This record gives sequence, C-alpha cells and structure tokens, in this order.
Amino acid sequence: MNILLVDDDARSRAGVAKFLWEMGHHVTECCDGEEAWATYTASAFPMVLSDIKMPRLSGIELLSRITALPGRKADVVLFTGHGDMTTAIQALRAGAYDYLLKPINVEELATITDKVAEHQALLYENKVLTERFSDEVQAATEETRQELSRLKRALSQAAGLENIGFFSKQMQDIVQQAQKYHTNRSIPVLVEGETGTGKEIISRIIHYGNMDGETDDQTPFIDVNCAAISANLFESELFGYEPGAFTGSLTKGQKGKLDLAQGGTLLLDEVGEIPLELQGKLLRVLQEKEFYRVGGLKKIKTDVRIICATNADLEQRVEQGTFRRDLYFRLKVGHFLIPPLRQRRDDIIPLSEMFLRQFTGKKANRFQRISDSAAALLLNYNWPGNIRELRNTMEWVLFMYDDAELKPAHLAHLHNNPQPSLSSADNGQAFIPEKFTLPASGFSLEEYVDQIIAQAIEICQGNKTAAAMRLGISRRSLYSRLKKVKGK
Ligand SMILES: Nc1ncnc2c1ncn2[C@@H]1O[C@H](COP(=O)(O)OP(=O)(O)OP(=O)(O)O)[C@@H](O)[C@H]1O
Repeated sequence: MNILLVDDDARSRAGVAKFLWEMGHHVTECCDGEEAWATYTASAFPMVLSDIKMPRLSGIELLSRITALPGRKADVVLFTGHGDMTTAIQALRAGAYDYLLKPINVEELATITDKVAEHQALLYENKVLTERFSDEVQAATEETRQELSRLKRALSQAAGLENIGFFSKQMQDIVQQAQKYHTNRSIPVLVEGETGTGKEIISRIIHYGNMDGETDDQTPFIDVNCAAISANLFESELFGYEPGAFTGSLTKGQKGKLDLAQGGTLLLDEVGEIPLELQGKLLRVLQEKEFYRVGGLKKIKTDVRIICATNADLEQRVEQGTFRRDLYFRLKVGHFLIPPLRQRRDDIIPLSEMFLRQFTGKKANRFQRISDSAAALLLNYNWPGNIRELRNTMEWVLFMYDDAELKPAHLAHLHNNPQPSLSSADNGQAFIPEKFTLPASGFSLEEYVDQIIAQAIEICQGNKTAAAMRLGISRRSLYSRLKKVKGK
C-alpha cells in the first residue's frame, strides 16, 4: 500500500518509515503539513499517517483538507501525545480513521495499517461493484425501454393507430374532442365525412382514448361494415342467434357483434346501409341497452359504446324515409363531421412527408424532400379519396420512382381531376375564360390562384422561370407565392 508519512521529527519519522517498508508498504515521507498536502494532491495515497503538531499546517488541518476533497480518499491516522485525549477526540471528530499514541507502538501501527489496507480494499471493491451494478442497471433499463417501445408499436398496430398524424388545427380539435368521448361510454357517437377522411381512425381514438393505442383498456373494439352484410343476415350478425333459430344455423347458436363488443365499442361503419326494419331494433339497443338474439326469448343486457360512421348524407336519407329520424337523432348525440382533406390543407404536406418516410422504410435516402412545385401540386389537388388517396399516392410514387426529391413528374397522375385548367391556353393565346360565374359561396380566390400556379409549373415540367413567364408574373412573385403556399 502507498503510505504518506508526515512528521517534522526526522528521527521518529525514519523509524516509522523503516518499519512500514519492512511490512512491505511503499512510504513517501514529508516533513510538514503543506508539503504533505502538495504531495497528496499530486498522486493517490490510500493511507496518510501524520503527526498533529507541525509547523505551517497541522495534522488536523491536513485532515480537514483531505476529507473536503470529492471522491474516494485516504484513511488518515493521526499521532497524538500520551494523555492528550482532547486532541485524539478532535482528530476523530474531524474525520480521522484512527489515532496512534506517541511514541509509536509498532504492533499497534501494524494492526492499524492492516485495518486501513482492508478498509481501502473494501472501498475499492464497493466502487467496482457499484460501477458494474450501475452499468447493468443501465443496460437493463435500455432493454426494458426497447421492449416497451416494441410493445407500444405492436399495440398501436393491433389498434390500427400506427403511423397516423393530425397536423391541422381542425383535426387536432377533433382528436381532442374524441379523447373526451372516451371517458363517457354511454354517449352514442356519429362520425360523418367523405370516404377516406379517417372516420374509422377517429372511432378508434374514441375507443382507445389516445392516438397511439396505448391504453390500460383491454375491452374489445368490434368493427362492422354494414354495407358488406346482406339484409337477411344483418339481424343474426348484429344480435346473434339461438340454437336452431333458422335453417342452416349452427346447432350451438352464435354470438352477434353486440355480444362480442360487450364492455367495449361497436363501430357500425356505413350505418346508413342498415335495413329499415332493423333500425328500430338498433334504436331499442341504444335506448333500453338490451336486445334479443334471433330465435331467443331472453333479454340480454348490453354494455356497449356504439359509434356509427357514414359517408352518406343521413339527413337526406331521413328526408327520403330510408333512415329513421328518431334513430338518426339518437345516434347523433355525440357528433363529428370530419372535413375532407381539401378543406384542411395544413394536413397535406406533413401527411405526405409522413407517408413518404413510412413507405421509404429503411432506404432512408429516397424522397427526403418535397420540391416546392410538387408541394403546390399536392396542395391544389382536390383529393376526392382524401387521406386514403394521399397515402396510396405516396406508396405508388415510392414503388415507381427512386429519387431524393418528390417532383411534379412523380405526381403526373394527379392531374386528371376536374380542376380549372390552363390547357385552353396551350395555343399560346391569353387564357380568358369566356364567362365566369362566381358561386354563391365556397369560392376562395387564394385557392384558385394556387391551383393555376401548380398547373403552370406542371405544364412547364417544373421549370419555374417558364411557369412565371407563362403566367405573366415575375419569377420572384412566383417564388414568394410558392413559399406562402408551403408555409400554410
Ligand atoms: N390522420 C391520419 N393519419 C394517417 N393516416 C390516416 C389518417 N386518417 C386516415 N388515414 C388513413 O387513410 C385511410 C382511410 O382511413 P379510414 O378508414 O379511417 O377512413 P374512413 O373515413 O373510415 O373511410 P371509409 O368511409 O372509406 O371507410 C386508412 O388507410 C388510414 O390509415
């Protein structure tokens, strides 16, 4: 062990040093506290043996400095005079490991030195174990974190809530509202919107209560596409049937979707397609919270949240007499009208980027950017198939092309929707509509201008200078307009 020996009495110091060398230790000698402090801070000593009374810096002051140092430090043993118990107590209070009475008894010195060696070995072992333990804890924590995120991903996937994003204020408000409905299961909810707007996703958020499918709620989410069930099977599909209820039925009978959704959520997608004669039965379920199986006499109590989704105009169906008015109002207690994508343009670019990232997968170099002109095109297309169409478009682009940037050429197929066209100007003549009638409402000049710019860029195959010339505006005006569109 490396021992720092400090004593201003050279004879006594030499005697102690000789004994310690003989014990097999390595001794560094100092003749006062200041010299000892400089030596101690320059290299590591597990043990300091020091006299108390010394010029310049006393043993107690040296001890205080050593104990004030951060980290692992030496055990300090101080020499005190015979009968000087006050100093001995003072030394222990200041943090000394032990004290030795002068003149030094070599047996006591050997015992204390062995004790210090053992103590320092234990401290070292403890340090190593603590470091190893903290490494192991860190590794285990990392493993648990990875496992948790794997499970979260699996859960989101199972919940159908993987890779979704809501960027526009309109959709963020809807998601917030949907999360509120999660806590009140007794409110039926009607989700209306065009095809592909995300009605099913909003229904799942109502059920799971959050966007990533992470929930303690293990209750079922049962999805029924009412348009896909033939009218004669509808009742048994929804309510189930008792054994032998009809010819060809299973002998054990069968549970219906309402039974399967017990305690959870039943999503009736395309609810407008429910046959009129069954609408009364559905109303009864909503009002009385009970139903009969086909061929059954026993009332079955139900505890199911019912969400209905439709892209049909239910109000019109009510007027036409094909949908019950009382059911319509009952379903509509909680109501969402999901806007089409063209009315929430703030979603278009971030969703496109998200889908590109998603379909690019690990081939990270592909389609890292969307060019200004492609962005203008995406923003001005009217997306009749809404997010489903946008998603399919990005998947198709990634399948067809390999480029670092999404350009108008990759989106050529988006142009055949009925948008105002510049093609009539292809003969080089100025484009002057013969007659333009301003609609009573719903017209946005801004949108119109953006659409024209997108088409000009597309016609000029992405060449913005040519597009600006074509439109009779400066290149700078075109760029500032594009910047504005992208920033929207
Ligand atoms: N916010 C979103 N983020 C990512 N993908 C979305 C989002 N909304 C919808 N989608 C995707 O668009 C497609 C259509 O969504 P969804 O089935 O929820 O629409 P829908 O309105 O119920 O359509 P339909 O009326 O045709 O049944 C799905 O692939 C879905 O994953």
